[in-house]
Amino acid sequence: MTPQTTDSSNQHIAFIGGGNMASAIIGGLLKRGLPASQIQVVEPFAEQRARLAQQFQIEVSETAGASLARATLAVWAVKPQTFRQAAEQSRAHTQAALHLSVAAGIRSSTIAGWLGTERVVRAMPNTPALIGQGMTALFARPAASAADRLAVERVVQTTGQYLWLDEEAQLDAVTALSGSGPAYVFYFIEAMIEAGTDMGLSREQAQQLAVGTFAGASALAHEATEPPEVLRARVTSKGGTTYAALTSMEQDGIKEKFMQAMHAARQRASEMGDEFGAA
Ligand SMILES: NC(=O)c1ccc[n+]([C@@H]2O[C@H](COP(=O)([O-])OP(=O)(O)OC[C@H]3O[C@@H](n4cnc5c(N)ncnc54)[C@H](O)[C@@H]3O)[C@@H](O)[C@H]2O)c1
Ligand code: PRO
Repeated sequence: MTPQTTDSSNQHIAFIGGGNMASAIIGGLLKRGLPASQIQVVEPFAEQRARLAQQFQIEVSETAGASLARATLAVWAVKPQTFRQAAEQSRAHTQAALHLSVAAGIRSSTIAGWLGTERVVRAMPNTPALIGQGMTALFARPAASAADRLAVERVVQTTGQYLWLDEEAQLDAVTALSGSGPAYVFYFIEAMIEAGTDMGLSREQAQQLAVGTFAGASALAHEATEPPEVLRARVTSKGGTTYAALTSMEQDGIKEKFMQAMHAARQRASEMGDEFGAA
């Protein structure tokens, strides 16, 4: 989607939870030029508070308080298992805000119930957001207005690309695909490095080759008009090395196993909605 540029001078953003995801988004917002004075964070852990204050020069508090009432947007960046408790601590102060949750699994109806407002949008980002190359999927409850959606877009576009979903259940699939996806990529990179060193390359050489191959192949898949299976066929000479590797993977059912793993991730997202979102 094309980034929108609209006025953000009245925007005040409160982050509830100041860990990995909040830091990625805050970094993007500051880079885009949002003044640090328009951002505040509630973060109970002293070490993390010190890190945030030092890195971003933003206001960080240990507990939720009346200063949260300034927030036009509250970004919920706590773990699914602590969301409910955090909501209880903050809800009295954030009634006027639009709410954006990045928590996996916790459904928007649950969030609306905990926060006492229907103006809720859910997002599923991923960690490449840290370098402005994130992928985020968004779902808005019907009560979120067009202006609310735009306010959310202004925030997530600073971390990379985004798309809107029509059905909330699709967020669990997104969590399994792009939310958890960076971990799958790192896992394959790890395997390629290990195999490369087994075969006599240095770790540095194997890492450079593996990471460069992922980056190059991803860029090619992005730019090419052909689908990935055509690009794969172009690498696979008949009776050659790639054919040997792919045949070995097919025989071991790697693709099916990998797809099964993604289904497990989606299932877990749904279970977390039940487990941590129970009334
Ligand atoms: N890390 C990822 O790859 C990723 C991707 C997509 C979505 N998410 C979602 O983002 C959310 C945050 O994940 P993260 O990786 O940033 O976790 P994190 O542990 O780095 O950050 C969570 C922060 O919340 C703080 N916290 C705990 N209790 C709190 C409370 N009561 N009030 C305010 N803050 C509190 C913690 O101290 C911690 O710093 C999760 O719900 C996760 O599902 C994470
Ligand atoms: N990290 C979170 C988890 O593993 C959600 C997607 C990526 O649950």
